[in-house]
Amino acid sequence: MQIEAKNISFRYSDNQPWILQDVSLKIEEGERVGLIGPSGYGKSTLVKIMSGYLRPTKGEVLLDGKPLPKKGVSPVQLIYQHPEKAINPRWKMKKVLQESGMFREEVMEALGIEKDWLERYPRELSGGELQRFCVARSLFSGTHFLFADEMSTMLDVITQAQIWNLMLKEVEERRLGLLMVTHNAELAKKICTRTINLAEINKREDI
Ligand SMILES: Nc1ncnc2c1ncn2[C@@H]1O[C@H](COP(=O)(O)OP(=O)(O)OP(=O)(O)O)[C@@H](O)[C@H]1O
Repeated sequence: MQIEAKNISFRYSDNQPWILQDVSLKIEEGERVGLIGPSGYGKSTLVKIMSGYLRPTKGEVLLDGKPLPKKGVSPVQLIYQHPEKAINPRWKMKKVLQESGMFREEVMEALGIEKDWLERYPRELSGGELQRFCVARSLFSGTHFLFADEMSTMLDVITQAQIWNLMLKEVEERRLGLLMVTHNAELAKKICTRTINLAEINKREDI
């Protein structure tokens, strides 16, 4: 499979400035791509567009040449900095995982998800604990692309390593495509097969 952002331009509303202009990129399954670039250049905006959370103002996102599916759990999964915004606050964690069909014992264990957390609501968990659920959920069987938007910046180093180890094992074994937004050049070098600098592909005039 391949995901393609084709001539994407975006602004948050008509009277706001363009964030992205004519941005194009392609990622193949099995690739691990780092998306870098200065703060405010639109990295988060681009991954939200490419995973279907935001609609581009111009251009399109294509999965094997077709628009992203509108129904069902998406083959393109986004994990971002704010796990509390990504999870339904009215559902217990068990239901959150069941909804995605993601209930693999070995994933729970590798992520250090404790059994009694499953009976809790999101507000009863810490940011790091919640993020583990977001990661678990993103690894459901229909996932082909994983987008990680600074997903580990809020976590302590041990939890970061635990999460990345599991993610990379899954990415490798299942040949998923990975796109990671990061400011951490070391981490990108360790993980990625190539990097894309948004400052080079965003044709915004003020850049
Ligand atoms: N909901 C929003 N409404 C209006 N402007 C927004 C919104 N979200 C982000 N922006 C603006 O869009 C621009 C790009 O933001 P974005 O978060 O995509 O950048 P980024 O490259 O990911 O930045 P960082 O590295 O700091 O996380 C910024 O100028 C930001 O202020």
